[in-house]
Amino acid sequence: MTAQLQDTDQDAFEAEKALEQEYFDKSKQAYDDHLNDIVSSNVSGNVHERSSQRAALLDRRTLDPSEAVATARMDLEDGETIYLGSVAIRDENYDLLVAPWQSKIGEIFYEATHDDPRGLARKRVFTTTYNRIASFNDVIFQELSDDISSGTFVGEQDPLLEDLGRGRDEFMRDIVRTITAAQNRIIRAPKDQLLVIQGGPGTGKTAVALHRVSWILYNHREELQPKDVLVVGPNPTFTKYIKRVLPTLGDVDVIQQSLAQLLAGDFAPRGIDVPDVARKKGSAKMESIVQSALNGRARVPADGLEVRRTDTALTVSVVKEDIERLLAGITPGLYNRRRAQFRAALQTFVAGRVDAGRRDAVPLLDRASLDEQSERVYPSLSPQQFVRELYGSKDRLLRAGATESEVDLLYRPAAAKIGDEPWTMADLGVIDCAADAISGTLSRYGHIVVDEAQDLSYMQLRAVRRRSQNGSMTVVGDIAQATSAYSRKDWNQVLTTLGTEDNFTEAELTIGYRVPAPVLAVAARVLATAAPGLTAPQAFPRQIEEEPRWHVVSTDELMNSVVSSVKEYSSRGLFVGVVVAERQMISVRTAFRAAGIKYSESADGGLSQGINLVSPEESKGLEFDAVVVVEPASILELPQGDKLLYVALTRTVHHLDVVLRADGVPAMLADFVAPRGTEASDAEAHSTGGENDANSVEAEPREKETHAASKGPATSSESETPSSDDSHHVHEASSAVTPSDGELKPMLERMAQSIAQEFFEVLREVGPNVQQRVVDILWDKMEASGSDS
Ligand SMILES: Nc1ncnc2c1ncn2[C@@H]1O[C@H](COP(=O)(O)OP(=O)(O)OP(=O)(O)O)[C@@H](O)[C@H]1O
Repeated sequence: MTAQLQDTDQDAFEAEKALEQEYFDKSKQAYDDHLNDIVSSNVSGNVHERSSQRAALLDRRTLDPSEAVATARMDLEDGETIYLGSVAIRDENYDLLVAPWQSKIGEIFYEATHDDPRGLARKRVFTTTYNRIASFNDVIFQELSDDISSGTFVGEQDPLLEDLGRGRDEFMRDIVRTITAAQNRIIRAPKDQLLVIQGGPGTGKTAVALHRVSWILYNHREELQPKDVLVVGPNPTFTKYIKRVLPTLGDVDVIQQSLAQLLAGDFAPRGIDVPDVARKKGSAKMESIVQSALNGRARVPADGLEVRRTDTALTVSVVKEDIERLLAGITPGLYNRRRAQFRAALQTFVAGRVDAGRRDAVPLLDRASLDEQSERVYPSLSPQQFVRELYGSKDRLLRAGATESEVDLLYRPAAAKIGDEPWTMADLGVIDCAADAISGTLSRYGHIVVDEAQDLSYMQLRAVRRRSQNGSMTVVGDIAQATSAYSRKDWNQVLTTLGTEDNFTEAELTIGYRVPAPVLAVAARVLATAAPGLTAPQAFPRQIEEEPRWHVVSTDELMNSVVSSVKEYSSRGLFVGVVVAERQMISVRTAFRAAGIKYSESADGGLSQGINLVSPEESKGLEFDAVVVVEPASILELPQGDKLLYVALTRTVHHLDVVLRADGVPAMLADFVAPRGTEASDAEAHSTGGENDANSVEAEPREKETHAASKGPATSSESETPSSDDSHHVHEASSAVTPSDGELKPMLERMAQSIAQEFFEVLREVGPNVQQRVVDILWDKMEASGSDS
């Protein structure tokens, strides 16, 4: 293309962009006017309260202040143009300016393909900052079809590639612009069923489940409030990681909790069960033990009861046989209801024994005494108290149907105070079962999403099911990542525990969007050992695929090597995850402190934008720009260690470093560590502290051009990754790493991004109008100074 033609194209693009911006501004104005009309006088409270009040008034959907009015546009063959966003926007004549992507019409956008454009001539996807259009990308179906027939097709997924190339941070993002057709069908599956989404790491299960919530809330808004929907994740870090997706889709107030928060509320489980105990506590047998212990909880005092009277010093005696007769009359049901029935029956019985002439005898009975005597038979119980007593008595366990060997597993002497009980995650399922059988009072939800469901026990699944109004649930997970004590080979138990026999669907996602192909190849090898027969996802092809880097070092140099990798990635402004087995956490912490590295720990309940220390178990569901896996051999030693290694290796979006001890290279990784054709002589002996160390060998990293179909430019982080061999060397010395020129630009861009992020955080605190004004001023300034970023 000549320079002149390029200029003409650029001018036409700018002119088109300006027209689009006008439309965005007009739509934003219409939205703000509508918002102001509704809420001008009667909204009060803090930022969050105001935001949810506005959402309620706006059909419960609210445009997140940091989002643009539209993410996409579609041009129909008949010339009509439809803009799609998270929230419906109408002008003063009630004409639709922006249709919600969740609507029926929005579906066409995601389903249209070159061989079935579904009446579309063009799809346009916008890249925006607040309500400002930075650029847009078109798919023109006729051109696409012609290119494909003539063999000149170079790709139709540019926005998706662009999104995959972008840096990550501590919050998951929405994928509205680039939902694939397969994902779209799952998002829009009918609400009233049990939908199980199986998929390997990075196939978009969590993203799909969250967009499905948004779709359900929009399409069932008459029936469901956001607070009627519950999203349950495996731990608080994961919940924090995903919590921004729904608000950016326009859905505030959905309840998002970790399983422990949901079941335990205000007390945190501190104890850990060995797998056999966890399995027993999580089993269906445990449910029957709890039920039967509660059914048999009433006690018949051998000396009977004595109820005091108010009119005399005499008492009314109730002998053992009478108590047994009264108990026999109690109808089965909730413990608290049975308890109330017994209290009433006791009162009637005792009143019948008082000679009160024609008067009512009940006032002659001392109420406190009645309560106290009734309590001796049917004590008031909190679920925790009950479980504590149950575990603390071999006799109770046996009477409830536990076998001798089950008693050995379950018996645990009660702590001095109930607050000191070392409750475990498995106990939460037991306590919840007891709570349900004691009082039955639980909040119920119209739709429930359960993420990482492959790790839940029967008892935990039952706890989730109890909170469902009608079984409408989306259950998300990956059998290959099942690493808890309840690891399962298929979804059958989940289906039977959560669902009804015929009202479920199993859907599968098979394309991996997170993990680069060369990394997935390594993970697939681990999976072949961890779960023979299961397959890793197929990697979505990218323009440049980062090869993993292997650092084989002596034991003494292990931590230096970790520090060095972390420093390198962090100095490039990347979001870094260091996955390390508990056993080595202390060494890593110590090494980081000695090297002056600031880091966060997921165990503290959240991630930070910089460097994060995560255990293999807690890394599940998370992702990072760069992941450093510390000593695979120590991860393999853990229960389900091979699957945990599979999880650890699949957390990266771009870069993976694996640091191994030379004498601890697991057989399943040996081929990669010393790639075929790379003999010790051509692998690089690498200095670890200034001196040569024969044990420190770095397998040559490579960047591979794939034949990814794309006509779009490579993203900055990919296209500018240095290509000189030197740039791949790992600096084992713990001194700061100087980035090469090629790395500097993406690094500065990342820094700018993170400053912008902070800035947006501050902006969130002010009203949307001020926000928009600030963005407008900045934008004008940038345009005036000719900046193209
Ligand atoms: N259609 C899409 N467009 C853009 N990005 C996508 C798309 N689908 C998935 N992704 C990205 O892929 C990454 C992985 O998604 P997600 O976390 O939902 O996968 P997952 O299947 O839940 O993974 P895991 O099993 O590891 O929990 C995310 O960064 C997500 O944004």
